[in-house]
This record gives sequence, C-alpha cells and structure tokens, in this order.
Amino acid sequence: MKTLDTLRTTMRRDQVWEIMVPKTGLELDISHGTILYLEDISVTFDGFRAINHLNLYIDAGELRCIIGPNGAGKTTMMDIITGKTRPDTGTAWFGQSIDLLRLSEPEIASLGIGRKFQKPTVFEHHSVMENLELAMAADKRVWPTLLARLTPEQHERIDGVLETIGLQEHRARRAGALSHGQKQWLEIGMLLMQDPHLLLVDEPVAGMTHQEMDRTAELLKSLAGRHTVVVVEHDMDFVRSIANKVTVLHQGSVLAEGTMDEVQNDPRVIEVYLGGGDGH
Ligand SMILES: Nc1ncnc2c1ncn2[C@@H]1O[C@H](COP(=O)(O)OP(=O)(O)OP(=O)(O)O)[C@@H](O)[C@H]1O
Repeated sequence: MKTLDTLRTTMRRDQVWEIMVPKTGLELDISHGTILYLEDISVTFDGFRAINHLNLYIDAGELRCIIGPNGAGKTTMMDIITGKTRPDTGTAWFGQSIDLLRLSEPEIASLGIGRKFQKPTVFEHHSVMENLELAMAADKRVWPTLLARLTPEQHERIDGVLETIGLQEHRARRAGALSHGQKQWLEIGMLLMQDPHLLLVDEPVAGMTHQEMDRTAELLKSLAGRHTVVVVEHDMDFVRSIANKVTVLHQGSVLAEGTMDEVQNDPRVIEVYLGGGDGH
C-alpha cells in the first residue's frame, strides 16, 4: 500500500486522529492530583440502565484496573470518557477545568485521551517503524514534514517508543509478521507517539501467552507516572500482577475499590463476581 493510501485508511479507522481535530485551546489542570472525575453518571439503553449513578475518580499518573462481570458497564464507562456515548445525567471532568461532556469525540482525543481497543489494528503491510511514523503523522504539528525525511527529534521519539514497547530489534519487520502480543505492544506504541495524558486500555492480554502477559505487565507499569493508565481486564492473575488500586464495577456502579487483596476479600465482591467463576 502506498503511504497516501495508508493515510486515507488511517483516517477511516474508528480511532480518532489528532490531525482531524480542531484545537480546543483547553489546558489540562491536574493541580489537585486528580485527572478524571466521573460523578453521578447514569446511562440507559432502551430502558436498561447500563451505568447507574457511577462515581469514579482517577489520580494523575496512577495505573488503575477496572474489573467486573460481563455487562457491568466497563465498556460503556470508557465510551463515556471518550465521548462515544453521552450519559443521561452526571458530570465528567478531565482535570479541574475540562468538561468532557461538552466536547466531541475528536476533541477529547486531541486533549490527550487515547484508547486501545481489544483487537490490535496495526497496519499489517507496513513495518513497525512505519506504523509509528504514521501514528506520529496523526499529530498535525508534523503533518507538513510527513512525506519528507524524519527530523532527528522525530527519530529520537520513535526510538524512545520502540524501546518502551520492546520492539527495537523488530523495527524493520512487517507488522503483519509480528506475534499477537507484539502487535498489541506496537499499537500501544502508536498511542504513545501522541503522548497521551490518559490511556484507556481494553483487555490488553486477551489471547496472549504467559510470557507476553508478563511483558505487557512490565510495559503498562512503566507507563504509569508519565501517563495515567486505566486498564479493563478480566484476567485476574494479570490484574494482580499490575494493580495498585482495583475498582470493581457491578450493574453500572462501583461495588468496591481498593487493593487486589481488599477487593478479593470483600464479601460483596465474592458474592457477585469472584465467587461465581472466572467472571465471564
Ligand atoms: N448500545 C447499546 N444498546 C443497548 N444496550 C447496550 C448498549 N451498550 C451496552 N449495552 C448493555 O449495557 C450493559 C453494559 O455493557 P458493557 O459493554 O458496558 O459491559 P462490560 O462491563 O464492558 O461487559 P464485558 O465485560 O462483557 O465487555 C450490557 O448489559 C449491555 O448489553
């Protein structure tokens, strides 16, 4: 595929790319230490309340795991944060001053909220390096130089991301030839090219080998601090391996919150979720 064709494909993907987006002029203010405030959010689909008076607060720089049985509202919650679904009631603030409910999906993406869906959607016919370049191209500041040579700074940025995702030695490989786990890391790398403040990651280890899961745990842990990372995941061993704080959703509300040990020993959690099999 030619680069321009690829760019057209890029634009059609369900991810929102910054190049398409008018600048909001809004600045993230995390001076109180909290990057996300969801308060009293409710959403009803055809009479069914998928999110029910949800309150959720995420600290800047934390790595938060969200667990909960099927249908608990995890995906809907992510959809509300990214602007894909509008709540019927409630408020959603990004930092102190940005009202997410007033912004479009592309505007929210441009403010630095990146989302990684479960299935990797890398450009299979392009190399690892080209995939990262294309992700950088989504940043309109580099648009004028896109088809020209990369600047030393851009090379450095790509090298930094390659190191973070552990694919330095695979930079010239076709993305389609990577393992499932490597494709997931590459896609995380593509999000990192845009240096998001908040990364929403949906079931990152589904279909991975144990070794790949271990590396994914290391990767996500390494991102916390510089980024805020929210991971929705069903695999409890994986959650245990990365989690500081776990939020359990059930019937659209927060049922419990705390360390993995705290939530796993919470009788309400045992009753509705962990006691009932693997959560699927
Ligand atoms: N667009 C929609 N129209 C109707 N019902 C919906 C819609 N989106 C979600 N739902 C329902 O809302 C509830 C919450 O769904 P959601 O996908 O958010 O749960 P989840 O916790 O992500 O589940 P899973 O772990 O299976 O992904 C489910 O009962 C689902 O069927």
